Amino acid sequence: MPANQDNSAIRLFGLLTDTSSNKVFFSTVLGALGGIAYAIFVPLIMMALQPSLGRLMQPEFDTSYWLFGVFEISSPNQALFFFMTCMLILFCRGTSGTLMFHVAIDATVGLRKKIYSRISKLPIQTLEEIGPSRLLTALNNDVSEVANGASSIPNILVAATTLVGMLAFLVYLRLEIFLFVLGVMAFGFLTYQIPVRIGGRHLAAGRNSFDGIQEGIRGLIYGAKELKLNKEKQQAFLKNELHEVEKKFSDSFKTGRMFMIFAMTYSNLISFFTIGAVTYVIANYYTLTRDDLLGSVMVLLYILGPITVFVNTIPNIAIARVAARKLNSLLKDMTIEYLDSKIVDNIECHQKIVLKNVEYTYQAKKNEELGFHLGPINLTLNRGEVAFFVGGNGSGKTTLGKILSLHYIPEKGDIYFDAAAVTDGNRNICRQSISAIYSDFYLFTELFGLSDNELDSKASEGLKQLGLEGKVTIENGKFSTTSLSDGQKKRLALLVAYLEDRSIYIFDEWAADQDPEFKEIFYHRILPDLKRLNKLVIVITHDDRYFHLADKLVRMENGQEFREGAFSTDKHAHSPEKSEMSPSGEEEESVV
Ligand SMILES: Nc1ncnc2c1ncn2[C@@H]1O[C@H](COP(=O)(O)OP(=O)(O)OP(=O)(O)O)[C@@H](O)[C@H]1O
Repeated sequence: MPANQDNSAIRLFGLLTDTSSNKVFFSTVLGALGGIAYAIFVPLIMMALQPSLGRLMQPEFDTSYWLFGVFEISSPNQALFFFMTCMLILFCRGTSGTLMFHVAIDATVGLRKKIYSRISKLPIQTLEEIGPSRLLTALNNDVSEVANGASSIPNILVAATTLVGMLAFLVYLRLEIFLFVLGVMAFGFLTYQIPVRIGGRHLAAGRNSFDGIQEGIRGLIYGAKELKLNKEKQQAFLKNELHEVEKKFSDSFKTGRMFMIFAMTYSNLISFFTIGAVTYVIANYYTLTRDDLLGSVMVLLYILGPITVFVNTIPNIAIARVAARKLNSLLKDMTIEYLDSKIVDNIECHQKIVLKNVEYTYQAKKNEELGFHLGPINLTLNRGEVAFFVGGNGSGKTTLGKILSLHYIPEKGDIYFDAAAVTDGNRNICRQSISAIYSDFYLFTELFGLSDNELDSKASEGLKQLGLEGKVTIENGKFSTTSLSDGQKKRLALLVAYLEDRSIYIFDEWAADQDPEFKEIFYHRILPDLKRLNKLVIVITHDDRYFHLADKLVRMENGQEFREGAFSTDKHAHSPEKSEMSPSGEEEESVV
């Protein structure tokens, strides 16, 4: 999808025409044709009832047709025309509705795909700032509201066609009545806007509280264990975070809908008022004949149909406009990462990764006094080296890790892969050299992006060596389960990272929830194995028992690199055992 289309605002009707302009065109034309045919009904019936009105079509006197010799059909030509009109309406409206339904579904899917694509192009820090609640509400709620509202726009066009047809018939009957009706309709339309606008404002307020509800639901699900153990906490949470927001939502929506219903009733009332005024006042004023009066009242009654469609559709469009505004504001916040797809140089980190004067800041949030500033950091990390990032909680280790894994883009300074600076043009390619397991890692149930004939056997071997044999199996690159203990999940994540065979590995407190035996295996076997495979291994850790195993110790304190030390690991390195588990096939040694 081109970038400009990616960034374009969502406009209701544009959403449909962008999805399939042909279908929208045919749907509207067929709908309008159906509307015209619908408008022909009244004149047809009136001609049958009051032949004196038939100034355009010759009335059929004294002709009839016997159907099956049982049913007498009067005015057979007109009856046939009536029947054909019914069939035309059936065809036009059915086809038009089906086409528009298809376009609405395609538009919904297209909009969701657009948001998927935008999410995957978001810088991680923006994704973290926006948060899952806003994104989920947009995908689950706003997208369908927008498509739903947009797809009802053609209904308005169709109703308008019928309305124009009926009004034209009114002109044919009596110009004075037409002018009166037009005047009342204009007044009605203008005054109708007042409740619609007030209602729209309340609906928008209701939609705004919906983000809060999503956030509350997340707390309810993810915090279920904490809430179960504390009744007061659970009740206070339910009251403050869900019930109150739900009340705000329902109050706003009820008020919004009430104004919309009032607007609908008001529009019907205006129509009936018009019929009453024509019958009791205008008829006398213009001394209408009985035929003209009957004809006019019939048209006015019939006009109620398209007017009802019109006013019933307006709330949907009002809701859709609110949702579109929300989506547009979200898309505006979703500044996508600039990645120059033209640059295809395969940049690899052959020797080292260098940080020069790198700085990064988390901006202070609403209720915080200060944000967090990291750097300036100057650091060189080499392939075939195990570097430990150590330091107190909140000192900036993970932040530095995310800068090195190119998830966070530094605001100042440069990162080099060997001699090549990481830029917007090559950042994505550079990322392909890195595998990272952070504390909030996500375990996919399938080995996406890996296609090796021996993938299953390599993975099975890895599962065995990681103590997951009997717990998890793999078939066609799919794990049988990921319902495991936290430590086991991390082992599985390690296996995935290993199979990806990258040059740089970052483990953020990977060993924290491993048992002592596996901690030993991690520090004494896995890390040396990766080192032997000439990987650069960055380990964020608090395990001071193992600090001596690092080739390089990077101590962080309050966002600053405190000290850079070097240790020899030779005397500590564990003698590796032979294994077939090697992702590249170049090395014989296994990491586990
Ligand atoms: N997504 C974020 N938005 C804003 N501030 C953040 C964010 N993540 C971390 N911080 C702030 O940055 C600081 C450094 O966090 P970081 O996670 O890098 O520390 P750490 O050294 O890895 O800590 P720990 O050992 O507890 O994992 C913290 O004080 C925290 O308040």
